[in-house]
Amino acid sequence: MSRQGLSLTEAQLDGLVGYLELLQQWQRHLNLTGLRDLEQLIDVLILESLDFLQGAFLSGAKRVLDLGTGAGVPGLPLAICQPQLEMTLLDRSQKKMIFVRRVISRLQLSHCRTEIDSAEGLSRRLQLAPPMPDGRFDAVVTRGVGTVSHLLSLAGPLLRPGGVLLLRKPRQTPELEAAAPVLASGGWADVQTVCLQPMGQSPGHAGVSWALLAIVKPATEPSR
Ligand SMILES: C[S@@+](CC[C@H](N)C(=O)[O-])C[C@H]1O[C@@H](n2cnc3c(N)ncnc32)[C@H](O)[C@@H]1O
Repeated sequence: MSRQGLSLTEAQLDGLVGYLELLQQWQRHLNLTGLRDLEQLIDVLILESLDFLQGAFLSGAKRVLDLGTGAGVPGLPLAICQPQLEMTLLDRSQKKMIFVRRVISRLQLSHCRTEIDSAEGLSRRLQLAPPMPDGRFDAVVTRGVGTVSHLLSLAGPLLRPGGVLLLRKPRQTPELEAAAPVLASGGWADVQTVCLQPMGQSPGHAGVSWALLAIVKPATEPSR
């Protein structure tokens, strides 16, 4: 774990190992990931998830949403290593969420909850029957789900004012330029970029430099 400068407790390391073991067991029944090699599983599912801690954007966050979590990435490794976070794992795939629920139950991650729904569906539910207090999130983390523009439109209604959207993207992604009109019209703050250490193991990603993008939602918004 020296790559991220993180120091993890034995219990947290056990949790990460337990997650990978469950993933390998369930992989036989559900096609959860295309990755087979243990080294790749560690690099892509664990270390790339922990990249979301770079820049300390989550340090002030409590309620975090993993949008399109799939097999639990990045939300489960983050929740295992940062148990102070209240992590909600969202995916519209029931099959994947059955696995995520099993991990939560087996690893006793009582600070995690799940939503089998689309991001759009969860937004609608929060708007129609807003819980008291505000049920929106301090941070949305997401990986492998869509373009920056698309993610701004999905995450915007789910974030509280001043909340942050965190994305892991190639450093020179053209998606940022394409998202400029959405960023400007939504009054989003400038994109902060943290360059990530090269991984070298991700299949198809050789030679690509990656960055964590942090985009803060405006602190004020039109009345809902
Ligand atoms: C390529 S997978 C990535 C999964 C995981 N985040 C990862 O990095 O391995 C994309 C996932 O996002 C989910 N997804 C895509 N659009 C979504 C939406 N609008 N609402 C909820 N889930 C969505 C899909 O069901 C799928 O499981």
